[in-house]
Amino acid sequence: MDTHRVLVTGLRGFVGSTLAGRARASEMSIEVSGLLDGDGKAIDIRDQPRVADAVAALQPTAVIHLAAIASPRDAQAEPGAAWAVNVMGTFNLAQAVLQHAPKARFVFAGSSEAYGASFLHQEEPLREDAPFQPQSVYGATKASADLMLAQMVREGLRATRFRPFNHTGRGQTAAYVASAFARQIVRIERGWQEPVMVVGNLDARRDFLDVRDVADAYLLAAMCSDENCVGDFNLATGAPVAISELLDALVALSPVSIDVRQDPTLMRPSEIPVISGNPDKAKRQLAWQPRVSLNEMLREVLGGWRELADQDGRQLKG
Ligand SMILES: Nc1nc2c(ncn2[C@@H]2O[C@H](COP(=O)(O)OP(=O)(O)O[C@H]3O[C@H](CO)[C@@H](O)[C@H](O)[C@@H]3O)[C@@H](O)[C@H]2O)c(=O)[nH]1
Repeated sequence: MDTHRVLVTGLRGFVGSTLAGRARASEMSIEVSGLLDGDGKAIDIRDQPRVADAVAALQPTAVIHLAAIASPRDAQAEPGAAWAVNVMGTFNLAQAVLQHAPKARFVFAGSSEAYGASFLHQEEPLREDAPFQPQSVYGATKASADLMLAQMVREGLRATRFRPFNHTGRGQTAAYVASAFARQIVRIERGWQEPVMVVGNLDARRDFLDVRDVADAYLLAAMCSDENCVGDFNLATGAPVAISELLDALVALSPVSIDVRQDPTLMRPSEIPVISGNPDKAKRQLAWQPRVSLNEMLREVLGGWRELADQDGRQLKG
């Protein structure tokens, strides 16, 4: 069996660590490595010569590019770093692949946030041909990197540009809604918080995926041997869920009784009401589909926080 040598940037992050686990469990022979120098030290994606050396030395069969300033809030706070990492970092890596491993697949984790204002006044889940109208620094960097890679395909880069929608799972930080809610539920279960959950906007609707389904899409594209995998693909369910439904489903998974209080400071000004993507292209061309149900996904998020609480409550008690 051929071994796939897959270089993964951002390997230690939330999606990267899930992906590494999925690769280990796979029946295929997949060797995953991070972006490291000869001494095993992490390489900064902005350091073009060292990125090129690492790609030349490893000769990967595929590159999965996850490393980024991945939090929209961080990107807003440090736009210079966000442009340097998310756009020029992506360029350094893609250029290194073109020069030193031109046959390798290049899998890019973009974002639904690239579509931005295209979600406004839109009844149907968006398709890939919807215009990029990013509204945030983060969305603009992801849209730009996506366009840049589309151009590099003309130079020979075998790039799959994914646009994942909201995803969650075990190990996600409490910056994101499902994980924030689950953390509070576990705190309440342990008696570390009064039985009142503090929440923001419950009316927004979002398109939620389990991180394992997202990681599997990246691996599938990395292993793909035909040209159907070159292009842009939404990773979404097409079935948006109200944050209130997500909250109810999570609370129903806990034996404790919980009240809910809306905190005005958690409400975001001018928030997009519905964000949803049409996944038909990925289903048709990549034979990908989301497999994990909403309930299974939420069970996993809760399970992750309960495990942390058992091991070491510090992350939950504060
Ligand atoms: N974080 C958070 N969100 C809350 C809360 N209460 C309600 N919400 C609402 O829950 C929704 C989802 O919020 P997030 O999980 O923070 O995700 P996001 O703003 O949609 O952004 C994420 O998804 C994008 C894809 O649509 C990604 O592009 C982006 O990077 C990020 O992962 C938003 O409408 C937010 O207002 C809360 O306590 N915490």
